[in-house]
Amino acid sequence: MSDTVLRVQGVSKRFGGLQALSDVGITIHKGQVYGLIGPNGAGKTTFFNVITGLYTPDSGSFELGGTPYRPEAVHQVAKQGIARTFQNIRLFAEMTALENVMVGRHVRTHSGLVGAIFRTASFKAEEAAITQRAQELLDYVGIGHYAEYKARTLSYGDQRRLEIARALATDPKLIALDEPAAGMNATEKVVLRELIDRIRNDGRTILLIEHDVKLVMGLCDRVTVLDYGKAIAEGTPAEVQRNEQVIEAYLGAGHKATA
Ligand SMILES: Nc1ncnc2c1ncn2[C@@H]1O[C@H](COP(=O)(O)OP(=O)(O)OP(=O)(O)O)[C@@H](O)[C@H]1O
Repeated sequence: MSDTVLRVQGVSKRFGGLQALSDVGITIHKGQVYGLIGPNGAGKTTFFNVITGLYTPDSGSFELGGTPYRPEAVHQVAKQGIARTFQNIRLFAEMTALENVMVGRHVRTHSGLVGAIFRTASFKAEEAAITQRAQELLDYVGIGHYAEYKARTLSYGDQRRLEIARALATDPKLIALDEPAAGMNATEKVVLRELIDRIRNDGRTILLIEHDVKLVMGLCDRVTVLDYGKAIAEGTPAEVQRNEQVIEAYLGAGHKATA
């Protein structure tokens, strides 16, 4: 059986006169941390938005866990198995950390609206299980002691970890992290790196957009480099770091001197 989690081919997306993505494809295998890097405006977020159903692509074919999928609506994509976090954190600010994770878990529940209204026995049992699982996930990302705090009162780093817990709550085949280290200090980045490593070691598959080159190169199994909407390189971190076009477009001459 193939261990391909995500196979995306030929994705193009135009905004008016701007070709934001031209024929971009990636293949991610189970257990990989896959990095998507490139300069500002290269198309990374657009690519994320396409595969998670936020933007409709002009072309492209999509396969998740060996099954074709159409990334037409965010909730459908979540149900099919891709969970994501956002560059600009999107939590329910007035809800507690625990409730935020419970919302993620509801993607996988069955009792539905009727059960919720009549508070059936199966609904109550499901709610108890969801609460327990949400608490476990908060503990897992290291913020279990903030379960009853409102999301908006958590530090930036903890809010990002909460977003990851919420994404994990959907039991995703693939977890897509959009600049998880943005705005983090050096200590928070170390903790984040350990967390992403742990998530991978627990058998999950991760797609990562990240500007912090050290983090990307230290964590990722493979990397695709985008520039002006095109994939200019693909390979292991060591391979792309040596690629002349990547050095020119993204890493810079300083990098070349020290690499
Ligand atoms: N909704 C939109 N409407 C019009 N243009 C857009 C839209 N979203 C993105 N773009 C444009 O598409 C190009 C790619 O943007 P995108 O945000 O995907 O880049 P990025 O690689 O994620 O950049 P950054 O690292 O700054 O987040 C940019 O020129 C951007 O202005």
